[in-house]
Amino acid sequence: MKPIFLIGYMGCGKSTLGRNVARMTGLQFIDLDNFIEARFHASVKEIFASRGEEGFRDIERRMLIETSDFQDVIVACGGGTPCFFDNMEIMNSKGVTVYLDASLEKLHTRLMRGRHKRPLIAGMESEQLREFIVKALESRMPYYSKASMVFRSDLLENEAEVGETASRFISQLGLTAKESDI
Ligand SMILES: Nc1ncnc2c1ncn2[C@@H]1O[C@H](COP(=O)(O)OP(=O)(O)O)[C@@H](O)[C@H]1O
Ligand SMILES: O=C(O)C1=C[C@@H](OP(=O)(O)O)[C@@H](O)[C@H](O)C1
Ligand SMILES: [Mg+2]
Repeated sequence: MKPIFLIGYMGCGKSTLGRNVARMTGLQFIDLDNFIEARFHASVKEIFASRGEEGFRDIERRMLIETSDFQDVIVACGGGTPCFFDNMEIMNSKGVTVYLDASLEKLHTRLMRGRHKRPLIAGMESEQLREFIVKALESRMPYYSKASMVFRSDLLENEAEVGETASRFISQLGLTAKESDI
C-alpha cells in the first residue's frame, strides 16, 4: 500500500493519531520530525537554531522524499511540510494525503501546553499565540486544501480517547485493524 501522509497545523494531532493508527493496523509509523532528529542527532529546535528555518526545510524535504518511497507506512508530517517547495505535489503523487482539521480553540489549548518544543511558537503568550495561529492557518490553507481527504481530529477531549479517534480514522480510510484491536 502506498504511504499515508498526515498533514495539518501544529497540534492537530498528526503524531498522536499516526502512532495509534499504526499500532492498531500494523502499518509502520514514521514521525517526520523524529526521523529527521534521528538522522541528524539533533532536535528540531536545535536544527532551527543551528541552520535556521531554511536549513530545516531543506532537510525536511530530503527526508520526505525518502519516506515517500516506503510502502505500508503512515507518515506524520510536520505542520509546515506541505507548505514548502513542491512537497504537497510529491505527497499527492506518491501517496494519499489526509488533512487533520481541528478548531482554533483546540489548537490553541494543545499548543499552549506543548509550545516549548516547537521553535516557531516557543515562549509565546496566550493571545500572541492565538493571533499567530490565525495568521498561519490563513497562509497555509491553500496548501492544506490540496489534501486528498479531510479528517476531523478535535472531537474528543482527552488523550485517553485517542484510540476512538484512531478507530474512526481506520474506518474512514477503509484500512484493516489487526484482530486484537477490533
Ligand atoms: N485526538 C486527540 N484527542 C485528544 N488529544 C489529542 C488528540 N490528538 C492529539 N492530542 C494531544 O494534542 C497535542 C498535540 O498533538 P500532536 O500529535 O503532537 O500534534 P501534531 O503532531 O499535529 O503537532 C498532544 O498533547 C496530544 O496528546
Ligand atoms: O508548523 C511548522 O512549521 C512546524 C511544525 C512542527 O511539527 P508538528 O506539526 O508535529 O508540531 C515541526 O516540524 C517544526 O517545529 C515546524
Ligand atoms: Mg508532530
